[in-house]
Amino acid sequence: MSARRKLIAGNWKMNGLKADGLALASDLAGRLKGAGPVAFDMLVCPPFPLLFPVGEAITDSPLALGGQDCAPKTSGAHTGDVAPTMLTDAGCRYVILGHSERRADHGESDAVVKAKAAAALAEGLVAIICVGETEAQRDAGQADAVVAGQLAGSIPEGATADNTVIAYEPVWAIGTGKTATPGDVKAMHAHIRAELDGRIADAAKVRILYGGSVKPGNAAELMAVENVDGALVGGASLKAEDFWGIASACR
Ligand SMILES: O=C[C@H](O)COP(=O)(O)O
Repeated sequence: MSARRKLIAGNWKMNGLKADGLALASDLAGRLKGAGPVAFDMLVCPPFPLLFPVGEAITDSPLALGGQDCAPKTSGAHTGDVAPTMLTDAGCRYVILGHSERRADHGESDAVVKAKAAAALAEGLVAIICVGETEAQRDAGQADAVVAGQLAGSIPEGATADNTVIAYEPVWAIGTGKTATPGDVKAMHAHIRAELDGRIADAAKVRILYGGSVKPGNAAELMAVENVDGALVGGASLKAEDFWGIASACR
């Protein structure tokens, strides 16, 4: 049994309006309250405009709140950006950084992700730093090197097991219904754990999440894999029943 408590994180991406978000978060908070002691931490990461209402709705719940990105600055003339301080003001404890959709859609480099993570840690947020290879990179046998490079370039100084979580998300498995095999996940998570050694304090205690088409039907198998310390869930986090089903697979 791992000493690392599992984290089940829902990335709502650009989905849902206020009423949807409130209903989903309230449903999950109610389930958590009714379940008593559970074997996982649960997190929801709504779009920015929903952070304040959702945060207020779950104030008295163990359900945690996170942002999907943050700026590497604390304030100023940065139109469209959201500062880490604004996330904590809304009640966030976590922030997802370097998601492959941010890297692809907004050209975020490892250096940008590192700067954002440094700003997040300075604000007391837990940074969930995402890494993962494309299908072409995997087919070319480059997956391990790509992920090692992303880790080396994206983790800021001062990262510890308490303030940093790594999410391994093979790009080809995101929203596609394709999932990495348990064997592939085991190998990559072991590789990530080894790469963290010397790069982050208490590397053995860092939580490494798997993401990519996680569903209630495959969660138990994936969550049982060595060095898999939870899941970063996209599509299946938008339905309380499915997200709860994934979390319930944690032992
Ligand atoms: O952040 C979540 C991941 O991109 C996974 O998304 P997905 O569960 O829809 O495949």
